[in-house]
Amino acid sequence: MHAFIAGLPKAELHVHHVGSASPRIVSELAARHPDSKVPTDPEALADYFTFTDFAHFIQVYLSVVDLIRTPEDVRLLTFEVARDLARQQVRYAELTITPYSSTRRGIDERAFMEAIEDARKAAEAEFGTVLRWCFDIPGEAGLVSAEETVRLATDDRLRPEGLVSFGLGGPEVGVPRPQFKPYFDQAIAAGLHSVPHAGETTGPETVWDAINELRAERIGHGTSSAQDPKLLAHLAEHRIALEVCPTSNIATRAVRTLDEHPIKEFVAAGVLVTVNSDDPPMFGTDLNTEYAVAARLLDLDERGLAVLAKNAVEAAFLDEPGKARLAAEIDTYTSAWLAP
Ligand SMILES: Nc1ncnc2c1ncn2[C@@H]1O[C@H](CCC(=O)c2cccc(C(=O)O)c2)[C@@H](O)[C@H]1O
Ligand SMILES: [Zn+2]
Repeated sequence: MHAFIAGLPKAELHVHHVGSASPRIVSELAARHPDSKVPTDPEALADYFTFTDFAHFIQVYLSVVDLIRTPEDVRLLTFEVARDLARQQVRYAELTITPYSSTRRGIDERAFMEAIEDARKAAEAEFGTVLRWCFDIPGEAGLVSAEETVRLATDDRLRPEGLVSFGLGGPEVGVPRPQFKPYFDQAIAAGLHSVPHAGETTGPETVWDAINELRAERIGHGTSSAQDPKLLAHLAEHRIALEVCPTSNIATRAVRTLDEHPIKEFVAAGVLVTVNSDDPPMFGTDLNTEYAVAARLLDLDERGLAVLAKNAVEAAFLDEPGKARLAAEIDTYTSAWLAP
């Protein structure tokens, strides 16, 4: 099963840019900036990436954000993340980037956009992995961060070619979703898809707010939707996909144990479920491991895993020919694997 997953062509829809910095990438960045408090030795780093709760996770996350200080750091991070994705046979990935966190730390906004775009093109040429961007608001940083993020996402002189969607991340407690409606309206008017985090650390009402106020087309996590049968029915009926990240939910203590994860309830309710890795090195995982976890929790065989991979293709913000090609690649791979 592990070998099948490792070779399965996949799409990753929920993975954070900075949250994808592997020990290898962290070491390279820390060597450039030796004053950082982020440890570089992999064992100490694993310890550093053990979280007591969601707030602690965000605090550690921001210390890794502090390692990215120049456009060259941004380019290195982006290109090396693509390398790690390509190694897992990820053909298409939507990377969640928080440009505000970098621009407010002094990286020039134009140079930031050039760095990610340069890395995207180089990665596609070298690894064949197609990258697209989701720019997210770090909600806890306030409305100024929303204002800045939507400006960076919609100003024609800045907006990168690879940008497809607009998001909202960070803690949910004390950060009500409806206040971000004007910014989502503006992003949607500019042609971006709406994909906020919701229901990761608060209840189903946050997911309703994401749908009704922010016009979410997919939901980041949506874990607490399981508590509301009407919400599950709504998600299923409107094909609003959930970006499920099982190991992340345990690592941040959003869910107590994997066996209590509501992914089974989502599937049983007919919701379009996609499996993703969120901040893989920080949570000691990768996309292949998340597929293995999902296979166990949902009792999937190879065909079931191929369906899961195709769910991500369906939910991707990729054009129809691109979706058809990737879905066909998944089918061809699966048939060849199962052939006698
Ligand atoms: N599982 C997750 N669930 C939610 N979000 C996640 C998850 N993983 C990663 N993130 C990322 O964490 C960022 C949070 C950044 C943040 O809160 C903050 C607050 C105040 C100031 C600043 C700053 O930069 O100055 C930043 C989000 O934007 C999001 O992209
Ligand atoms: Zn996330």
